[in-house]
Amino acid sequence: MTKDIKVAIIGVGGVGKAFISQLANFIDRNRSSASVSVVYISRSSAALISKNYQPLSLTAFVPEQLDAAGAPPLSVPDLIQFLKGSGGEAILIDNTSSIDLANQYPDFLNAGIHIATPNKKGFSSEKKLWDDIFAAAGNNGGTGGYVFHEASVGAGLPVISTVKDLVDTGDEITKVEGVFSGTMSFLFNEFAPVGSSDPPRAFSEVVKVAKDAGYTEPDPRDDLNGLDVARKLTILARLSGLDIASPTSFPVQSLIPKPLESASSSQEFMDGLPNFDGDIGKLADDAKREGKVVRFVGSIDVPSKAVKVGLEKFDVSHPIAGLKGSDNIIAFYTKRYGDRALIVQGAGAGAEVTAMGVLSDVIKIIARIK
Ligand SMILES: NC(=O)C1=CN([C@@H]2O[C@H](COP(=O)(O)OP(=O)(O)OC[C@H]3O[C@@H](n4cnc5c(N)ncnc54)[C@H](OP(=O)(O)O)[C@@H]3O)[C@@H](O)[C@H]2O)C=CC1
Ligand SMILES: N[C@@H](CC=O)C(=O)O
Ligand code: NA
Repeated sequence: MTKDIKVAIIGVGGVGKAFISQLANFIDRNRSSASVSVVYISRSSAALISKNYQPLSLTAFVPEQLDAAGAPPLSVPDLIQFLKGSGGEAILIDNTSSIDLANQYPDFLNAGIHIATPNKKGFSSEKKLWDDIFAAAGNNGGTGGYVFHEASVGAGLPVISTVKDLVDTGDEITKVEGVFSGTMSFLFNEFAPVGSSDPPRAFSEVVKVAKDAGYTEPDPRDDLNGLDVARKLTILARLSGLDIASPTSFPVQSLIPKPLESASSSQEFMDGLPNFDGDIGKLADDAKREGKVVRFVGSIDVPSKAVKVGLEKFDVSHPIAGLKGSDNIIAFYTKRYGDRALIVQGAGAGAEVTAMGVLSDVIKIIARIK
């Protein structure tokens, strides 16, 4: 029998738009045994709702369609009721970075609604939320909906699935280290490239390029303050067996200049950043004098429970120094793999590669639905 699955999508920014286009293509190619229909799409101020559960058209979707439809977004209880009202299975796609929505994942899961999301907040905030999500979820044999969040670390790269496979098959992760931010990777690869004799570009200029390319968080301060990397390490450390209280419970180096910490908006911060190009330029110059480059990295040492995030210097021959574009490199040291790490590398930010991670989660959910 064909499985009938309704999909609700919240968030139509860079990732949301790319996801809708990839999902439309997936449905057109009829790549599953399920009949998948999108019945709800919303952004912060407006929504498109198919009250009779007929599929919304995804052809040439643009976010402005939501505003033109003129409907306000449903509250979470109303959205849960609407999705349950279809009588079949339902998947919520959270393509926002909202903590308010993430706080309500347990309600969706307890109602039997599955979740696929690139939003890190649900899995990297206070430990209680993590516990509540996985207590409600059906992933470990419970009765709730399934929850998958591959794109919350390394965008579409197989990072979460790799950790789960290692742990589920009985391996022991001892250390995880590398470059976990597409934005930070891009900034330092562009601003302090290995072996370039060109004069370096201004740091603030490269931040703007990263923002325009869709690599940064909605507010780039969330990347530059190290919190985005801290969130990713919190997720990986928890999956590796550590009881991390929150992403601010271990040392995290911020690159936000002190005087800009009080900037009242993202725009005010971006406008003020060029005044501090010299400070970060000096860090790169100092490293260059030692024949090294500076890169923003993170590590988890499982036996000592030590997690840290910040700048480090690397020899120009080190694999981390040689990264290009928005590439992440994540090395897993485990009992089975010994001294030679299992390494995952590739683009770690960008709308298309992130949307691919979310769609791959949707496909996993469809496969699990009976
Ligand atoms: N960009 C990337 O490379 C990667 C992103 N991610 C994650 O993907 C998510 C989306 O990122 P991205 O697309 O770049 O972000 P954008 O800022 O481009 O888009 C965010 C979307 O979410 C909507 N939104 C925000 N809050 C709410 C809310 N409370 N209710 C309804 N809608 C809301 C916004 O609405 P509106 O349109 O009205 O503003 C917007 O449509 C984030 O969690 C990010 O961390 C993960 C890996 C990589
Ligand atoms: N802002 C993040 C997006 C992916 O998680 C990054 O730059 O890595
Ligand atoms: Na990933």
